[in-house]
Amino acid sequence: MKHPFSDVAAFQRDATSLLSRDCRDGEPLKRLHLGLRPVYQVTDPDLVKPILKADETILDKGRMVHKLRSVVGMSSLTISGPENTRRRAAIHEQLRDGLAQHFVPVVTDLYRQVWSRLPEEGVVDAHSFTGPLALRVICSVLFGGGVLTAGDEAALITCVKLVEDDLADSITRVLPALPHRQLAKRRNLRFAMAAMDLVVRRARDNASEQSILRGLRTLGLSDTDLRDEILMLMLAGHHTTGTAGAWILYYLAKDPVLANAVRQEALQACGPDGTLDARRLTRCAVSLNVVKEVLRLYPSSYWFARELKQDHEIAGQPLKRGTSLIISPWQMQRDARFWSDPTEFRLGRDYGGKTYLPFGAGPRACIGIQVAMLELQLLALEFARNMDLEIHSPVPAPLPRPSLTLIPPPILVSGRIHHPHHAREAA
Ligand code: HEM
Repeated sequence: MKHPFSDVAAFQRDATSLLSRDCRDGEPLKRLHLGLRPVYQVTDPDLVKPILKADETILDKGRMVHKLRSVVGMSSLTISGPENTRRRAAIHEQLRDGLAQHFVPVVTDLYRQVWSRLPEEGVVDAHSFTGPLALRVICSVLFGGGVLTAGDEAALITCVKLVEDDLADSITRVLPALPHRQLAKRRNLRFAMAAMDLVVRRARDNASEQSILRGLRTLGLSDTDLRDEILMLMLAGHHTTGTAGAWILYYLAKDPVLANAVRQEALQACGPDGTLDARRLTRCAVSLNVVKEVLRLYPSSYWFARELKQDHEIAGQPLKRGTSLIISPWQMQRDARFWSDPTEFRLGRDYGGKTYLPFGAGPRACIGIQVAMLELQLLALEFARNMDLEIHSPVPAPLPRPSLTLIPPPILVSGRIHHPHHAREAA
């Protein structure tokens, strides 16, 4: 009989190892000892979609997500039922038409500002610029390009940084934090919320036609709910893409043949003015597969959970109300039972199976999937087209460090402008 907390230390130290350990055929649910209430990891892919698509009166987001309410309040990540459906619909409606046409010029412009400075900066850690870049991208998706001033953007970046360390701490915390830690947390939160309030109030009336904020405004939310929704979208939508972006640059830097294939594709996708044409992106299969393979090997949301809202039987096992079920894309997408050479980066895999779920599935799947895929594909295309990247850190790179998302190891790269024409443009 194991101690009910016996896996807590291993989970906090290295959750990916714990989640990958002892997943066997014939054992669809693996018991984890993470507290007084039962926790199981779902290791049978046939159970995943039924669990994620189950009625929310049976299975819903649970305690682990409710911990986030102290930071992101009652936003679409932390609420269920009709209000979640209503908010998701408003965001989807806003993203449905013309996302690519509208955001390709805005996002590629942001990327250009970064890659054109890379040669001067020498050797840099890829994540040190893909992280802030992803925040700027999510800001323009939320508010529309050119709505935030540089000061607004800096304030938002500061508040996101302030809250995310606390978030990482609270999601894995089993025992309450020490009083001085709680005090610091409350102080950071108060400051972050005040700064957010200020920016959101200023930006809400200027939000451009194609921004998520326009969609949210139709919902008639209170100022606080609107602020929480925006903070949540910024949190959900930047670390995830920022960390994946660093891995994309790693593969482009370490493999010139791959970089050249993506470059050729980018050149084919350019319009007469030499910039990427949104309508041609669907033909860019290589860059799309680079993104999919990076998200297989490094799924930013490497685990998520559901909780039983009533006693229920799963895989013939009776489970009590309050039981948590953890699903780990990290484990499923690297499991040798389902993938050949699972740790190899290889294009041309089949991503249609039950074990590929970087964005989750069902009614609570990621809202930002189109934004994320577009943003990451554009990163691959823009950097491959314009830069010759070189890697200066160990290859193969060490494994990422599991925290709120998967933090990449230092990926040191340098870059030279690829084409003389572009060198003139950047100068
Ligand atoms: C590579 C990038 C991303 C990955 C891997 C990712 C992954 C995920 C996953 C796995 C979930 C489902 C969690 C669950 O079922 O409990 C999720 C939910 C969510 N994601 Fe993402 N995400 C990414 C980018 C984004 C972006 C860019 C946005 C915002 C535009 C976003 C907003 C959200 C929101 C709001 C939810 C909660 C949806 C709900 O509970 O109804 N994500 N994401």
